[in-house]
Amino acid sequence: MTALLEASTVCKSYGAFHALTDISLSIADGEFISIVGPNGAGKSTLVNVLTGLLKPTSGRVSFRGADIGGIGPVELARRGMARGFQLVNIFPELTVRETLAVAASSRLKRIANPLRSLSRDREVNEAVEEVADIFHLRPRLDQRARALSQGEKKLLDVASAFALKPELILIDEPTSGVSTGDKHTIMELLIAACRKAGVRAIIQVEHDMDLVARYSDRIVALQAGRVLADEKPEVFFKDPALIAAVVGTRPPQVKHKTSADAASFMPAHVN
Ligand SMILES: Nc1ncnc2c1ncn2[C@@H]1O[C@H](COP(=O)(O)OP(=O)(O)OP(=O)(O)O)[C@@H](O)[C@H]1O
Repeated sequence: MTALLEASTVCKSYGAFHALTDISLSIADGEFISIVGPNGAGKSTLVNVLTGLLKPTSGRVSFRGADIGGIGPVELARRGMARGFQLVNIFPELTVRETLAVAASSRLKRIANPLRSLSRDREVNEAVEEVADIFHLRPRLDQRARALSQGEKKLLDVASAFALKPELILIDEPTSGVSTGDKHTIMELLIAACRKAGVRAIIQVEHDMDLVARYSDRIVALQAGRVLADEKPEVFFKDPALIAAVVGTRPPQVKHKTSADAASFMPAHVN
């Protein structure tokens, strides 16, 4: 499989503190990867390095073969990688339409004053409605972000990253704050939306082992800034010591995705 995103012997230090040491990993076309690890393991730092927000102290991060170390979110989006914007939290008074329009406008290079002539901007409106349809948010287009349910806020956050038309998307705890009953609905909608929108690979940072098990093709576990394991779910969830290192002492009972499920990022069938 072709590598979309690759980290080669990446190290990141904050002063004398080594937050990441010799991280090498590769994300291929069609994969759903989960990054897991206990608090302070280096997940956020790794994600910031993988998305060009932080420059590695040494080593290389490449997207489709080109070095993206420290390039920043705007250039990253131009090259086809996006990350949840958290716009919903930043601008709760914007409507769903305005939130999506900010993202679509930035892709369509209307960054200078993205809200000025949105109602007249056919291209932006079409992009907004296309993304709203994919995420089942059309009935909410004229509601303020703050009025949405927690699940809808999560969808809107990811939808705003979609408005950038990425090939690879990075999502941070996509269902945090969502009820247990709704989390799989949100995940399955999100994955279906990814497929529909042409996203080639998904990386999620996730603490919830049920979600990690159910949707991942591969799990990258970090511990103290190093890769502790990079395994398929069927291997990862058979290793109680590994699970304990990631989540604590009692391995959870979870149903995991297997190689017999879809070849690409598809939810495992739940019986
Ligand atoms: N800007 C910074 N300056 C100094 N140390 C930092 C900085 N950012 C993170 N660290 C340290 O680097 C280590 C890894 O932090 P990071 O936030 O990447 O871990 P994490 O796995 O995402 O943790 P959590 O699950 O709690 O969010 C921690 O020890 C943290 O204190």
